[in-house]
Amino acid sequence: MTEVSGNRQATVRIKDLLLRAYIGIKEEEINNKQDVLINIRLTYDATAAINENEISAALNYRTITKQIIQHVDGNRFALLERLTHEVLTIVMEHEAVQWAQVEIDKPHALRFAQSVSVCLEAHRP
Ligand SMILES: Nc1nc2c(c(=O)[nH]1)N=C([C@H](O)[C@H](O)COP(=O)(O)OP(=O)(O)OP(=O)(O)O)CN2
Repeated sequence: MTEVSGNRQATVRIKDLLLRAYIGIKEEEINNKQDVLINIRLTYDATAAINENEISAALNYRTITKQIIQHVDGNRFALLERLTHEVLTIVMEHEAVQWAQVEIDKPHALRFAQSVSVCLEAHRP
């Protein structure tokens, strides 16, 4: 196969991860879980993953997803900003991640809107 030169920085996207969370400041939200929709974009150097074609050489997006599911499931959040920050922190704790963006939607949280979301991003210095 012909070797293609160029950037080996991979963008990984975890799309529409739908979880149930205690999130919000209203009594109804404190007492009941509701849907949150999580979208993540991250970049990492995928040179080793491409060359070795082995999961041990890759940033395992399954691992990240499981950590997020466990964290959201086991905690309570007042503000969407705080939940978004904590999910972003979990992603950035993986040293290989160079840049990440997390957007979390609360569908139907606002009476007259389809959804509301908060988006945060971080990058390595
Ligand atoms: N910056 C933020 N603002 C608000 C957050 C938040 O997380 N960050 N959260 C809420 C509430 O938890 C909820 O999402 C919205 O509730 P509410 O303001 O009551 O929205 P409604 O449209 O249902 O309001 P009504 O007055 O009942 O129409 C609020 N703000």
